[in-house]
Amino acid sequence: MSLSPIVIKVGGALLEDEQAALSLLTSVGEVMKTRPVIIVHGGGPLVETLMAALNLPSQKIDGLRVTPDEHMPYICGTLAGSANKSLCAFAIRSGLTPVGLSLLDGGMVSCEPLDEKYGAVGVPAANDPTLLKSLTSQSLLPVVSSIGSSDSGRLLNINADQAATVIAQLVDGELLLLSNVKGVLDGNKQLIAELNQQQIDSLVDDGVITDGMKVKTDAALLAAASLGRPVTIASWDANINTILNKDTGTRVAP
Ligand SMILES: Nc1ncnc2c1ncn2[C@@H]1O[C@H](COP(=O)(O)OP(=O)(O)O)[C@@H](O)[C@H]1O
Ligand SMILES: CC(=O)N[C@@H](CCC(=O)OP(=O)(O)O)C(=O)O
Repeated sequence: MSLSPIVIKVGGALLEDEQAALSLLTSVGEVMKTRPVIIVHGGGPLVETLMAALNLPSQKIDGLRVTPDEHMPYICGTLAGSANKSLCAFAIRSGLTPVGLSLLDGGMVSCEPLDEKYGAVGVPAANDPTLLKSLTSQSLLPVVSSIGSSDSGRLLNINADQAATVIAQLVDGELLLLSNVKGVLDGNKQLIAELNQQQIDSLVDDGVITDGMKVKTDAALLAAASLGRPVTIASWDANINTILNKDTGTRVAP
């Protein structure tokens, strides 16, 4: 396999849509016949559900979850535990052989705290691709959650779009950020096929790109610049080959 790997980020809401998850993983299996694939996943909605059940208030600032260290056992249990294993189980049902991992495994990504106002939220940086390359060379499917660690061993919660960006940097991969929307929508809710930094800035200024999509377009711009190739924001309902053929989704230019 000489083509560059595809890094597919899926938002946590996918885990609540069995048909969409199985159909996406079936199309991942097709792509894996010719190119390595690495999945990075979120789990925001699962975290919300657990925190509400535990009566622990959880708030986001600029799309990032404020995470006191004492919340980390729940966040870690949800993202690296139930979300990761549910996605691996969907992959097994789809005939694939997943290996569930977190950012901190095999020294692949190093993380540092962002700012104490966010608590245990980290900024990830690409470190060592050896483990991922070894897995993909054996036709295994790495499924990576966005839990990281600082060098001093503090567990950190990383936004999954940022996690996927560093994994794409690590393996020089093509990045697809898949979510529950067709891509970036304009003020009239129409799909925008291509965007550059200037256009994104003006959509943010106009209040058209907000919340989680702002985090996503920031991650896409950073990734596109560092990879030197466009990053795609699209729906997980679309076939991967349709997305790779640029027939749907939004391409964010470097
Ligand atoms: N301009 C926009 N186009 C599309 N979605 C947008 C836009 N602005 C804000 N959003 C919101 O961003 C959401 C996607 O971000 P997020 O919920 O964080 O996704 P994920 O959990 O898959 O990473 C959409 O469901 C939508 O509610
Ligand atoms: C720091 C931070 O915001 N972490 C995210 C990690 C999960 C995530 O990003 O999940 P989605 O992709 O489903 O939104 C969180 O706690 O929700």
